[in-house]
Amino acid sequence: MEVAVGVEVAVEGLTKSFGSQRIWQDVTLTLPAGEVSALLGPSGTGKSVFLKSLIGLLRPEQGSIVIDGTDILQCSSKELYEIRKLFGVLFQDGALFGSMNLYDNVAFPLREHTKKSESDIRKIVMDKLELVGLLGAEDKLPGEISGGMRKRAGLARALVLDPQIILVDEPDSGLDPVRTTYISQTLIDINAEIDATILIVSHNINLARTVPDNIGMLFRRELVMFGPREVLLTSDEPVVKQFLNGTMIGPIGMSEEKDEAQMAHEQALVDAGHHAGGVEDVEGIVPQMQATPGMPERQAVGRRHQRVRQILHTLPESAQAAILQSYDQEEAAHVAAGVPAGYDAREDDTQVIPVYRDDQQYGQK
Ligand SMILES: Nc1ncnc2c1ncn2[C@@H]1O[C@H](COP(=O)(O)OP(=O)(O)OP(=O)(O)O)[C@@H](O)[C@H]1O
Repeated sequence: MEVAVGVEVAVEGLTKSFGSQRIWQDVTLTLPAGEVSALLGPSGTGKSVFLKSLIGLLRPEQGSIVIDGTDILQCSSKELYEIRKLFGVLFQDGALFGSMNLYDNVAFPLREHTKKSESDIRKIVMDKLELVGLLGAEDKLPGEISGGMRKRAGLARALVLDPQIILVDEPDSGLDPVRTTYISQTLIDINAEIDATILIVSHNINLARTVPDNIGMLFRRELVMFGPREVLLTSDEPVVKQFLNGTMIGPIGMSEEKDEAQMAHEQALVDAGHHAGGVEDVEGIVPQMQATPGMPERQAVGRRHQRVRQILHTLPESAQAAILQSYDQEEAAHVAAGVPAGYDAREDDTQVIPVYRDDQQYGQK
Protein backbone atom coordinates (compact mmCIF):
# COMPACT_ATOMS: atom_id res chain seq x y z
CA MET A 1 0.00 0.00 0.00
CA GLU A 2 1.43 3.38 -1.01
CA VAL A 3 1.06 5.85 1.82
CA ALA A 4 2.16 9.47 1.69
CA VAL A 5 5.03 10.00 4.09
CA GLY A 6 5.29 13.15 6.19
CA VAL A 7 8.14 15.57 5.95
CA GLU A 8 11.65 15.00 7.29
CA VAL A 9 13.18 17.66 9.56
CA ALA A 10 16.99 17.75 9.34
CA VAL A 11 18.75 19.70 12.07
CA GLU A 12 22.49 20.21 11.86
CA GLY A 13 24.97 21.91 14.18
CA LEU A 14 22.26 23.92 15.92
CA THR A 15 23.34 26.24 18.73
CA LYS A 16 21.11 28.56 20.76
CA SER A 17 21.97 31.12 23.43
CA PHE A 18 20.04 33.86 25.18
CA GLY A 19 22.61 36.60 25.77
CA SER A 20 25.55 34.88 27.42
CA GLN A 21 23.45 31.86 28.49
CA ARG A 22 24.14 28.92 26.18
CA ILE A 23 21.04 26.70 26.06
CA TRP A 24 22.41 23.90 23.84
CA GLN A 25 25.10 23.60 21.21
CA ASP A 26 25.88 21.65 18.07
CA VAL A 27 22.62 19.71 18.05
CA THR A 28 22.41 17.41 15.03
CA LEU A 29 19.49 15.08 14.43
CA THR A 30 16.99 14.12 11.77
CA LEU A 31 13.33 13.56 12.60
CA PRO A 32 12.57 10.72 10.20
CA ALA A 33 9.61 11.43 7.94
CA GLY A 34 6.37 9.89 9.13
CA GLU A 35 7.77 8.67 12.45
CA VAL A 36 7.07 9.70 16.04
CA SER A 37 10.09 11.09 17.90
CA ALA A 38 10.43 12.31 21.48
CA LEU A 39 12.93 14.78 22.84
CA LEU A 40 13.67 14.17 26.51
CA GLY A 41 15.80 15.86 29.08
CA PRO A 42 15.73 17.15 32.64
CA SER A 43 13.82 20.37 33.31
CA GLY A 44 15.41 23.46 31.88
CA THR A 45 17.60 21.73 29.28
CA GLY A 46 15.94 23.68 26.48
CA LYS A 47 13.45 21.22 25.04
CA SER A 48 10.78 23.87 24.53
CA VAL A 49 13.39 26.22 23.08
CA PHE A 50 14.26 23.50 20.56
CA LEU A 51 10.61 23.00 19.61
CA LYS A 52 10.08 26.73 19.14
CA SER A 53 13.22 26.89 17.01
CA LEU A 54 11.81 24.29 14.62
CA ILE A 55 8.90 26.54 13.69
CA GLY A 56 10.99 29.68 13.54
CA LEU A 57 9.59 31.27 16.72
CA LEU A 58 13.13 31.40 18.12
CA ARG A 59 16.31 31.82 16.08
CA PRO A 60 19.36 29.72 16.94
CA GLU A 61 22.55 31.60 16.09
CA GLN A 62 24.29 28.72 14.36
CA GLY A 63 23.39 25.67 12.30
CA SER A 64 20.59 24.74 9.94
CA ILE A 65 17.04 23.38 10.08
CA VAL A 66 16.10 21.96 6.70
CA ILE A 67 12.42 21.21 6.12
CA ASP A 68 11.16 20.17 2.71
CA GLY A 69 14.40 21.41 1.09
CA THR A 70 14.35 24.82 2.79
CA ASP A 71 16.68 25.97 5.56
CA ILE A 72 14.29 27.94 7.74
CA LEU A 73 17.17 29.88 9.32
CA GLN A 74 18.19 31.28 5.93
CA CYS A 75 14.92 31.61 4.04
CA SER A 76 12.76 34.68 3.47
CA SER A 77 9.84 35.41 5.77
CA LYS A 78 7.48 34.51 2.92
CA GLU A 79 9.09 31.06 2.60
CA LEU A 80 8.96 30.63 6.39
CA TYR A 81 5.24 31.46 6.28
CA GLU A 82 4.72 28.69 3.70
CA ILE A 83 6.81 26.17 5.68
CA ARG A 84 4.84 26.96 8.83
CA LYS A 85 1.67 25.78 7.10
CA LEU A 86 3.13 22.25 7.25
CA PHE A 87 3.08 22.38 11.04
CA GLY A 88 0.49 21.75 13.69
CA VAL A 89 1.66 22.73 17.16
CA LEU A 90 0.25 21.85 20.55
CA PHE A 91 1.74 24.18 23.14
CA GLN A 92 1.91 23.23 26.82
CA ASP A 93 -1.27 24.98 27.94
CA GLY A 94 -3.17 24.45 24.69
CA ALA A 95 -2.73 28.20 23.95
CA LEU A 96 -6.45 28.69 23.38
CA PHE A 97 -8.14 32.08 23.02
CA GLY A 98 -9.88 32.60 26.36
CA SER A 99 -12.80 34.59 24.95
CA MET A 100 -13.72 32.06 22.23
CA ASN A 101 -15.62 28.84 22.75
CA LEU A 102 -13.97 25.56 21.77
CA TYR A 103 -15.69 25.46 18.39
CA ASP A 104 -14.39 28.88 17.39
CA ASN A 105 -10.94 28.12 18.78
CA VAL A 106 -10.67 24.99 16.65
CA ALA A 107 -12.19 26.73 13.61
CA PHE A 108 -9.77 29.66 13.92
CA PRO A 109 -6.91 28.40 11.68
CA LEU A 110 -9.41 27.36 8.99
CA ARG A 111 -11.06 30.80 8.97
CA GLU A 112 -7.66 32.49 9.06
CA HIS A 113 -5.76 30.45 6.45
CA THR A 114 -8.35 28.96 4.10
CA LYS A 115 -11.33 30.12 2.06
CA LYS A 116 -13.49 27.18 3.15
CA SER A 117 -17.23 27.71 3.60
CA GLU A 118 -18.69 27.65 7.11
CA SER A 119 -20.38 24.32 6.37
CA ASP A 120 -17.04 22.75 5.29
CA ILE A 121 -15.41 24.25 8.39
CA ARG A 122 -18.12 22.76 10.59
CA LYS A 123 -17.46 19.29 9.17
CA ILE A 124 -13.73 19.51 9.85
CA VAL A 125 -14.11 21.03 13.32
CA MET A 126 -16.64 18.44 14.45
CA ASP A 127 -14.48 15.67 13.02
CA LYS A 128 -11.41 16.84 14.96
CA LEU A 129 -13.41 17.45 18.14
CA GLU A 130 -14.69 13.90 17.87
CA LEU A 131 -11.16 12.59 17.35
CA VAL A 132 -10.03 14.13 20.65
CA GLY A 133 -13.22 13.14 22.49
CA LEU A 134 -14.70 16.63 22.86
CA LEU A 135 -17.97 16.32 20.97
CA GLY A 136 -20.64 18.06 22.99
CA ALA A 137 -18.20 20.56 24.54
CA GLU A 138 -18.08 22.92 21.53
CA ASP A 139 -19.89 25.76 23.34
CA LYS A 140 -17.66 25.74 26.42
CA LEU A 141 -15.11 28.48 27.06
CA PRO A 142 -11.50 27.41 27.84
CA GLY A 143 -11.91 28.75 31.38
CA GLU A 144 -14.85 26.42 32.02
CA ILE A 145 -13.08 23.14 31.27
CA SER A 146 -10.28 21.07 32.80
CA GLY A 147 -6.61 21.30 31.80
CA GLY A 148 -6.85 17.95 30.05
CA MET A 149 -9.81 19.11 27.96
CA ARG A 150 -7.96 22.33 27.08
CA LYS A 151 -5.04 20.24 25.94
CA ARG A 152 -7.26 18.06 23.78
CA ALA A 153 -8.91 21.14 22.29
CA GLY A 154 -5.41 22.48 21.52
CA LEU A 155 -4.65 19.21 19.78
CA ALA A 156 -7.85 19.41 17.72
CA ARG A 157 -6.88 22.91 16.66
CA ALA A 158 -3.35 21.77 15.78
CA LEU A 159 -4.84 19.19 13.42
CA VAL A 160 -7.41 21.14 11.41
CA LEU A 161 -5.03 22.15 8.62
CA ASP A 162 -3.91 18.52 8.11
CA PRO A 163 -0.32 19.18 9.19
CA GLN A 164 2.54 17.03 7.94
CA ILE A 165 4.64 17.82 10.99
CA ILE A 166 3.09 17.85 14.47
CA LEU A 167 4.97 19.32 17.42
CA VAL A 168 3.68 18.60 20.91
CA ASP A 169 5.12 20.35 23.96
CA GLU A 170 4.68 18.23 27.09
CA PRO A 171 1.38 16.49 26.35
CA ASP A 172 1.44 15.12 29.90
CA SER A 173 1.97 18.33 31.88
CA GLY A 174 -0.91 18.81 34.28
CA LEU A 175 -2.57 15.56 33.20
CA ASP A 176 -3.11 12.36 35.13
CA PRO A 177 -1.47 9.17 33.76
CA VAL A 178 -4.71 7.87 32.26
CA ARG A 179 -5.44 11.07 30.33
CA THR A 180 -1.81 11.17 29.25
CA THR A 181 -2.21 7.69 27.78
CA TYR A 182 -5.34 8.76 25.91
CA ILE A 183 -3.45 11.70 24.38
CA SER A 184 -0.57 9.35 23.49
CA GLN A 185 -3.02 6.94 21.85
CA THR A 186 -4.51 9.79 19.84
CA LEU A 187 -1.06 10.81 18.60
CA ILE A 188 -0.19 7.23 17.63
CA ASP A 189 -3.53 6.91 15.81
CA ILE A 190 -2.97 10.18 13.95
CA ASN A 191 0.44 8.91 12.88
CA ALA A 192 -1.13 5.66 11.66
CA GLU A 193 -3.80 7.53 9.77
CA ILE A 194 -1.85 10.34 8.06
CA ASP A 195 1.80 9.28 8.51
CA ALA A 196 2.66 12.72 9.90
CA THR A 197 6.10 13.39 11.35
CA ILE A 198 5.60 13.96 15.08
CA LEU A 199 7.93 15.40 17.73
CA ILE A 200 6.90 15.18 21.36
CA VAL A 201 8.81 17.11 24.00
CA SER A 202 8.46 15.52 27.41
CA HIS A 203 10.09 14.32 30.58
CA ASN A 204 7.55 11.58 31.16
CA ILE A 205 9.42 8.25 31.27
CA ASN A 206 6.35 6.15 30.64
CA LEU A 207 5.51 8.08 27.51
CA ALA A 208 9.14 8.05 26.39
CA ARG A 209 9.39 4.29 26.65
CA THR A 210 6.09 3.35 25.04
CA VAL A 211 5.16 5.98 22.46
CA PRO A 212 7.96 7.25 20.16
CA ASP A 213 9.81 5.47 17.37
CA ASN A 214 12.88 7.60 18.08
CA ILE A 215 14.21 9.12 21.26
CA GLY A 216 16.57 12.05 21.77
CA MET A 217 18.09 13.18 25.03
CA LEU A 218 19.33 16.66 25.93
CA PHE A 219 21.68 17.03 28.88
CA ARG A 220 24.29 19.61 29.85
CA ARG A 221 23.74 21.68 26.75
CA GLU A 222 24.32 18.75 24.40
CA LEU A 223 22.23 16.23 22.54
CA VAL A 224 23.56 13.12 24.28
CA MET A 225 21.92 10.70 21.88
CA PHE A 226 19.25 10.47 19.22
CA GLY A 227 18.12 7.27 17.56
CA PRO A 228 15.51 4.52 17.29
CA ARG A 229 13.79 3.52 20.55
CA GLU A 230 15.33 0.04 20.49
CA VAL A 231 18.80 1.59 20.56
CA LEU A 232 18.07 4.03 23.39
CA LEU A 233 16.13 1.52 25.48
CA THR A 234 19.09 -0.89 25.39
CA SER A 235 21.74 1.80 25.76
CA ASP A 236 24.40 1.74 28.46
CA GLU A 237 24.93 5.51 28.19
CA PRO A 238 24.63 6.57 31.86
CA VAL A 239 22.48 9.68 31.31
CA VAL A 240 20.04 7.84 29.06
CA LYS A 241 19.85 4.86 31.38
CA GLN A 242 19.28 6.98 34.46
CA PHE A 243 16.64 9.13 32.82
CA LEU A 244 14.66 6.26 31.31
CA ASN A 245 14.61 4.54 34.70
CA GLY A 246 13.97 7.69 36.72
CA THR A 247 16.48 6.85 39.45
CA MET A 248 18.77 9.07 41.49
CA ILE A 249 21.77 6.94 40.54
CA GLY A 250 23.62 8.49 37.61
CA PRO A 251 24.97 11.80 36.35
CA ILE A 252 21.66 13.72 36.62
CA GLY A 253 21.21 15.46 39.96
CA MET A 254 18.65 17.72 41.60
CA SER A 255 20.36 20.77 40.09
CA GLU A 256 21.37 18.97 36.91
CA GLU A 257 25.15 18.99 37.51
CA LYS A 258 26.47 16.34 39.88
CA ASP A 259 30.07 15.70 40.87
CA GLU A 260 31.94 12.40 41.35
CA ALA A 261 31.82 12.64 45.16
CA GLN A 262 28.04 13.08 45.14
CA MET A 263 27.63 10.14 42.77
CA ALA A 264 29.83 7.91 44.95
CA HIS A 265 27.90 8.94 48.08
CA GLU A 266 24.54 8.11 46.47
CA GLN A 267 25.82 4.80 45.13
CA ALA A 268 27.04 3.89 48.64
CA LEU A 269 23.57 4.65 50.06
CA VAL A 270 21.94 2.40 47.47
CA ASP A 271 24.53 -0.36 48.02
CA ALA A 272 23.56 -0.18 51.69
CA GLY A 273 19.92 -0.81 50.80
CA HIS A 274 18.46 2.68 50.20
CA HIS A 275 15.81 2.81 47.44
CA ALA A 276 17.11 4.87 44.51
CA GLY A 277 13.59 5.51 43.25
CA GLY A 278 12.42 4.85 39.73
CA VAL A 279 11.27 1.77 37.91
CA GLU A 280 14.44 -0.24 37.33
CA ASP A 281 12.60 -3.54 37.24
CA VAL A 282 11.12 -2.79 33.84
CA GLU A 283 14.40 -2.07 32.05
CA GLY A 284 14.81 -2.92 28.39
CA ILE A 285 12.55 -2.81 25.36
CA VAL A 286 8.98 -2.56 26.59
CA PRO A 287 6.28 -3.02 23.92
CA GLN A 288 5.44 0.12 21.96
CA MET A 289 1.88 1.47 21.90
CA GLN A 290 0.05 0.47 18.75
CA ALA A 291 -2.63 2.14 16.71
CA THR A 292 -6.16 1.36 17.89
CA PRO A 293 -7.51 -1.79 16.21
CA GLY A 294 -9.28 -0.83 13.00
CA MET A 295 -6.75 1.93 12.21
CA PRO A 296 -4.32 1.48 9.33
CA GLU A 297 -1.04 -0.31 10.11
CA ARG A 298 1.57 2.20 11.32
CA GLN A 299 4.09 2.36 8.44
CA ALA A 300 6.66 4.01 10.71
CA VAL A 301 7.34 0.76 12.54
CA GLY A 302 8.49 -1.14 9.46
CA ARG A 303 10.67 1.75 8.30
CA ARG A 304 12.28 2.03 11.73
CA HIS A 305 12.94 -1.69 12.02
CA GLN A 306 14.56 -1.62 8.60
CA ARG A 307 16.85 1.21 9.69
CA VAL A 308 17.77 -0.53 12.93
CA ARG A 309 18.59 -3.78 11.10
CA GLN A 310 21.09 -1.83 9.00
CA ILE A 311 23.00 -0.63 12.07
CA LEU A 312 22.41 -3.67 14.27
CA HIS A 313 25.97 -4.98 13.86
CA THR A 314 27.35 -1.71 15.34
CA LEU A 315 25.49 -2.21 18.64
CA PRO A 316 26.66 -4.12 21.73
CA GLU A 317 25.88 -7.84 21.54
CA SER A 318 23.43 -7.75 24.44
CA ALA A 319 21.51 -4.93 22.72
CA GLN A 320 21.42 -6.86 19.43
CA ALA A 321 19.97 -9.89 21.18
CA ALA A 322 17.36 -7.82 23.05
CA ILE A 323 16.32 -6.02 19.87
CA LEU A 324 15.95 -9.21 17.81
CA GLN A 325 14.00 -10.81 20.63
CA SER A 326 11.66 -7.83 20.81
CA TYR A 327 11.06 -8.04 17.04
CA ASP A 328 10.22 -11.74 17.35
CA GLN A 329 7.76 -10.97 20.14
CA GLU A 330 6.16 -8.17 18.12
CA GLU A 331 5.87 -10.41 15.08
CA ALA A 332 4.29 -13.17 17.18
CA ALA A 333 1.82 -10.68 18.67
CA HIS A 334 0.87 -9.49 15.20
CA VAL A 335 0.37 -13.00 13.90
CA ALA A 336 -1.76 -13.76 16.96
CA ALA A 337 -3.79 -10.60 16.24
CA GLY A 338 -4.39 -11.73 12.66
CA VAL A 339 -1.98 -9.34 10.94
CA PRO A 340 -0.34 -11.13 7.99
CA ALA A 341 3.14 -12.49 8.71
CA GLY A 342 6.06 -10.69 7.10
CA TYR A 343 4.84 -7.34 8.30
CA ASP A 344 8.37 -6.34 9.25
CA ALA A 345 10.19 -8.36 6.61
CA ARG A 346 10.39 -5.64 4.03
CA GLU A 347 14.06 -5.82 3.11
CA ASP A 348 13.23 -4.53 -0.37
CA ASP A 349 10.95 -1.73 0.80
CA THR A 350 11.87 1.20 -1.41
CA GLN A 351 10.13 3.62 0.94
CA VAL A 352 12.89 3.33 3.49
CA ILE A 353 14.69 6.60 3.82
CA PRO A 354 18.41 6.67 4.65
CA VAL A 355 18.07 9.30 7.32
CA TYR A 356 21.17 9.26 9.42
CA ARG A 357 24.28 10.92 8.21
CA ASP A 358 26.75 10.29 11.00
CA ASP A 359 27.39 8.24 14.06
CA GLN A 360 26.60 11.04 16.45
CA GLN A 361 22.92 10.19 16.21
CA TYR A 362 23.61 6.94 17.98
CA GLY A 363 25.77 8.52 20.65
CA GLN A 364 29.00 7.03 19.28
CA LYS A 365 30.90 10.27 19.18
N1 LIG B 1 12.62 33.73 25.39
C1 LIG B 1 13.55 33.43 26.30
N2 LIG B 1 14.43 34.35 26.72
C2 LIG B 1 15.41 34.04 27.59
N3 LIG B 1 15.58 32.81 28.13
C3 LIG B 1 14.73 31.85 27.76
C4 LIG B 1 13.67 32.09 26.83
N4 LIG B 1 12.99 30.95 26.65
C5 LIG B 1 13.59 30.02 27.43
N5 LIG B 1 14.64 30.56 28.10
C6 LIG B 1 15.55 29.83 29.02
O1 LIG B 1 16.01 28.67 28.35
C7 LIG B 1 16.18 27.60 29.27
C8 LIG B 1 15.48 26.37 28.76
O2 LIG B 1 14.08 26.53 28.82
P1 LIG B 1 13.01 25.48 28.23
O3 LIG B 1 11.67 25.97 28.62
O4 LIG B 1 13.27 25.23 26.80
O5 LIG B 1 13.39 24.17 29.06
P2 LIG B 1 12.66 22.77 29.05
O6 LIG B 1 13.72 21.74 28.85
O7 LIG B 1 11.52 22.79 28.11
O8 LIG B 1 12.18 22.70 30.56
P3 LIG B 1 10.86 22.03 31.25
O9 LIG B 1 10.99 20.56 31.05
O10 LIG B 1 11.01 22.42 32.70
O11 LIG B 1 9.66 22.64 30.58
C9 LIG B 1 15.66 28.10 30.61
O12 LIG B 1 16.77 28.47 31.40
C10 LIG B 1 14.84 29.32 30.24
O13 LIG B 1 14.87 30.27 31.27
